Amino acid sequence: MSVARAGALRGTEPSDTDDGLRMNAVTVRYGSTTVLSEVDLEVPRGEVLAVLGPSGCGKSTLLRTVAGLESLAAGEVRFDGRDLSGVPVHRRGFGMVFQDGQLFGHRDVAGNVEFALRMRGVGRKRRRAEVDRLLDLVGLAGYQRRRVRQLSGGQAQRVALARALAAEPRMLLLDEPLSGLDRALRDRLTVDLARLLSAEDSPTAVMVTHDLDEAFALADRVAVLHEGRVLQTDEPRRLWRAPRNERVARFLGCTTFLDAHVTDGTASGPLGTVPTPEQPDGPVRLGLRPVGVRARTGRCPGAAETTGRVVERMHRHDHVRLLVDAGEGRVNRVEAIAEGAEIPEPGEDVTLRLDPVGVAVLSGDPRQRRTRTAASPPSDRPGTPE
Ligand SMILES: Nc1ncnc2c1ncn2[C@@H]1O[C@H](COP(=O)(O)OP(=O)(O)OP(=O)(O)O)[C@@H](O)[C@H]1O
Repeated sequence: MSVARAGALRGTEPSDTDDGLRMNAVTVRYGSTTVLSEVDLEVPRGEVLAVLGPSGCGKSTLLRTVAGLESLAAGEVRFDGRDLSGVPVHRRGFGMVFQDGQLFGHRDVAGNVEFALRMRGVGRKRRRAEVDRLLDLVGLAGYQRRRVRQLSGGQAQRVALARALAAEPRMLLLDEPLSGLDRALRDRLTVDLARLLSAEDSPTAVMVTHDLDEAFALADRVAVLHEGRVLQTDEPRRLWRAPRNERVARFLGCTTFLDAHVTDGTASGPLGTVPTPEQPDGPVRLGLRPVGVRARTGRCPGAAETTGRVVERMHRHDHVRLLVDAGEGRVNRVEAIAEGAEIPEPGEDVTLRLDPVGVAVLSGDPRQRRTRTAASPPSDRPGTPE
């Protein structure tokens, strides 16, 4: 769903200028609890950074810290080279869109957007034209006189966005701007928002979300946050294909991990081979998403493929997910997607093949690629499919 960005490719690498946002070793505590720990982030001007992480990892705190709503225990937040400590929220020039939109209930749609224009001292005539332009931009042309209580969740989010843009912010801070909306509406708004954020003159933006689709569709770069620490910041495609370690990979959907060996751009392991053209020869650790393992009914006589036996089967809306016992000494149980006309039953034999589309190559320091935690199932032994 990703929308191609206008103009030059923005932000595959952080810039070395002082333009935009920089967080240097930012630590934030609530009482004795450290919620953000030495966070380093850089968002060059015009770039969209998505901060992705599970519930409670500190995403909203990070955004509130940039906004000036939390105080720092250590570190610094800078914008365009200026240290923001001591700069109050309303003087930072940042626009915020939070989960519930926070519109003024007593004003109509135009009144909500106009408020920000009035704060900027925009004259009456121009205000009206600006309201029309902004509502058009967020797909709400003609909604000027609608009471905000009569809006759907998605419409209210759009008004909140139009109001934030009306302030001509130096930076947009978006906290799960599309959460609480149903999937179809969310998908539509994601596309709209991606267009808006990728426009030539769009503001620098930081968006926090726990939704992979949202992050990957909207962001130039994605930072993965875990327990208040940034585990990896990368351009979406690279993050997807080369997560630094198992923890990042798990968050990005990998459920099985295995060792393989690369020779001439092909990794060979216990579940077969997969092309890894960018990988030098040598040992490698692979992370497999269910979509990276395809299972077909029956054993192919004479074929050199891997076989296994279906343990569990689960119908999802657009595919059938299997838990397959690939045999002792290989990877034990692996999550796979059924392919072919026949859907294998539990107890049936299947042939497995790796699909590069769902295979990640762990890219970090080899000693740190394995990151077992008490909460995560041990490597090579995925849990039951969700
Ligand atoms: N005002 C507060 N006082 C004490 N602890 C807080 C406060 N606000 C948040 N926390 C705690 O800080 C941690 C991070 O919270 P935060 O809201 O930043 O997480 P999050 O990643 O945005 O979560 P979610 O995705 O569920 O919104 C959580 O453990 C939370 O309970």
